[in-house]
Amino acid sequence: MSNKSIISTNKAPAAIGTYSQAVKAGNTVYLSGQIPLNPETMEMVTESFEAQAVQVFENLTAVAEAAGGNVNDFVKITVLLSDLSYFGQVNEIMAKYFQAPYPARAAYAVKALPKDADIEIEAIMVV
Ligand SMILES: C=C(N)C(=O)O
Repeated sequence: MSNKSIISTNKAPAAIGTYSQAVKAGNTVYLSGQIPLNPETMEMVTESFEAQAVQVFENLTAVAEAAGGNVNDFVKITVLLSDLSYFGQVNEIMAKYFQAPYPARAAYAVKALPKDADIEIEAIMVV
């Protein structure tokens, strides 16, 4: 029997494609990549990189809470950026959402992200 369940919340953006907001397998939760979509309007946040990153962390927070935990339960995050020059801002904003010890992390600059986002973050969480 599969020990897999789907996590879903209207406090985070609905999936914009063929994926779930998160999937729980055992006590591990795999959170899909979040881009800066406002969950209420499903519009992209575009004012600034900081505003985009905050929306991404807010979305991840909502999914983490729907899974029964919070962002401090993340064991690994992957940060995808349109430009690595945003790296310093990511560290600053992350420090507002996470308490040490921080999750493992990888960060990459990529050619393009869905809906022309400047940031997407996916996470693995243990609850
Ligand atoms: C936004 C996404 N996570 C996607 O398109 O896969």
